[in-house]
Amino acid sequence: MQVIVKKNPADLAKAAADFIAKRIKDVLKKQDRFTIALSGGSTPKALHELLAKSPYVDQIPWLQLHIFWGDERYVPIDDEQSNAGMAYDTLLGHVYTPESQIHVWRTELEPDAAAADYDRILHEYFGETGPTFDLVLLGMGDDGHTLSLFPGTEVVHEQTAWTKAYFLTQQDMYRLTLTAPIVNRAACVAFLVAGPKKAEPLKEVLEGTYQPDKYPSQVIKPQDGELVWLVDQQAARLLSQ
Ligand SMILES: O=C1O[C@H](COP(=O)(O)O)[C@@H](O)[C@H](O)[C@H]1O
Repeated sequence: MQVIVKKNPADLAKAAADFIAKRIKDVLKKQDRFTIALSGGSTPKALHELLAKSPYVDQIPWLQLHIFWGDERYVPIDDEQSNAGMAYDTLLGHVYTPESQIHVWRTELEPDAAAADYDRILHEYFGETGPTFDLVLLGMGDDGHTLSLFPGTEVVHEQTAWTKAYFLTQQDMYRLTLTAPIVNRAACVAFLVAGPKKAEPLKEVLEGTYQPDKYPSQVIKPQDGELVWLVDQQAARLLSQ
């Protein structure tokens, strides 16, 4: 595992953009497509906006990208809470990845049907052995959640299903998510974490005892892939090194 600390959110977004651009370039030397799962929330917005601009917009071969989401809020895509909607506004609406290569969670379906639809998409795309994303981008909430794996929810421990829909009582909203075993098959998982509210959960996730019910981000442990934490100084301030 690697922890990369940057001075502020702007430097963090730049480091993440450089990391992603290099990763895409290196992987595309060996294969002709790059699969990436995006996250939602507020942290990736600055990263997306950078990727949509020079020099990244010209460096990245957008036609070879195949884009997925690790999780989604059960809202229409034009709702301000939609992870996919945010990605279209900040990135995908400004680059040239074909729509057929962008795989959104279909929140117009019933929650269980939307999860089943995403499971079907993953099976069709990756086959029966399961997804092996080239890169999964994740965030971590102030409460230690990642994806839509929230503290105290059963889905944190899901080992069989690839996707899940469930009602998140504390947000009065359905959530749609990939499960940990699927994300842990990725070649690389990169967390992007910024801000003072993340300091305590980050310390616990990285240096505390294993308590996944309290800090679900702890269940992300790629089997054979790389795990990288890109964090800003405010989030890193309680880390011992
Ligand atoms: O609800 C969500 O939150 C997490 C963390 O978001 P952040 O704004 O605190 O960075 C995000 O990773 C996830 O995709 C999203 O659905």
